Amino acid sequence: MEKTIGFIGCGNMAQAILGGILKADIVDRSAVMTSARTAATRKEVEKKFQVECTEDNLAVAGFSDVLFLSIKPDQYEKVIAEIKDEIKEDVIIVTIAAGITLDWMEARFGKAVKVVRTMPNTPSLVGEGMTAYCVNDRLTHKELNEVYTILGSFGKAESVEESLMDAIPAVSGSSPAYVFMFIEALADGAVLQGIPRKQAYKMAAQAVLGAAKMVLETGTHPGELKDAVCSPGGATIEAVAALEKNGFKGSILAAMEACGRKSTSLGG
Ligand SMILES: NC(=O)C1=CN([C@@H]2O[C@H](COP(=O)(O)OP(=O)(O)OC[C@H]3O[C@@H](n4cnc5c(N)ncnc54)[C@H](OP(=O)(O)O)[C@@H]3O)[C@@H](O)[C@H]2O)C=CC1
Ligand SMILES: O=C(O)[C@@H]1CCC=N1
Repeated sequence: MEKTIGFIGCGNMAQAILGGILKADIVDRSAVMTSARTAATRKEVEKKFQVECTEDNLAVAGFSDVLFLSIKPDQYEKVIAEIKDEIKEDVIIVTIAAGITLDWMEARFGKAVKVVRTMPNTPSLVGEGMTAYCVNDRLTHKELNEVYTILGSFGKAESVEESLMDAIPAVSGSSPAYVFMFIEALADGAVLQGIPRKQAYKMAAQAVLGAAKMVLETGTHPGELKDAVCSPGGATIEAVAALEKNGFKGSILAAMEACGRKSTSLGG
């Protein structure tokens, strides 16, 4: 791809996207520029990814055809005020922040800017991200395709109505955190039963990966896949019963409700 890509803010999420984009090889490293606040992060990014990481947000703004604002929501107002007169005329601004709307972005830039609102997740680093996105009406058909190419280069990309964007962190933006907790818990349980720690993580993570792949590749209802694991009178149904007694599904739904509430409020 011909476009230059910039990241203002290069923490956990930007590094995951950057890693995924570089792995997919859709742009040359010389076509990427990043910025971060501290010297420690700048050094880390340059070492890990061999791309430029500067303290100068204006330099990234002036360089980028596609500009990811990958700072935390509370930095958006300040950073947009800083860069708005330096961005390229046809730049595509990509927000990855929870709660920040397309209209809010355009109002802060104070002019007609092309904005893509996304909610990615950290598995982007290994090319297995899930990014939900919506756009304002200023992008051309060609630009929409370019956006899809970039977002699809580090995982799956799904276009959704903006009204659904605040619900996305709970299901895919934040959910890797709960899945990591689940893997950690599975591994702890394995260690409790005498399995060495290293093998326990491998077995737990592979079971989660395999189960996820079955859902995606067979299209079979997850309940039916669960039923197929539960031999009548067997061991699995004992585990399922114990999980339900402890409110497994209910606790996940409650966690997602809390996540959704907070996501909406982060936009201010
Ligand atoms: N983490 C995740 O899984 C996900 C995060 N997001 C969104 O991604 C965004 C970033 O979150 P996350 O990566 O977790 O946060 P981090 O704290 O890891 O990263 C924030 C980055 O912004 C940099 N930064 C802070 N202030 C400025 C500034 N004024 N100018 C330039 N750079 C600045 C920080 O620099 P330094 O490192 O030097 O302090 C850091 O590199 C948020 O909006 C969040 O909603 C979305 C989906 C998933
Ligand atoms: O915790 C957060 O606010 C961000 C949004 C989704 C994942 N991390």
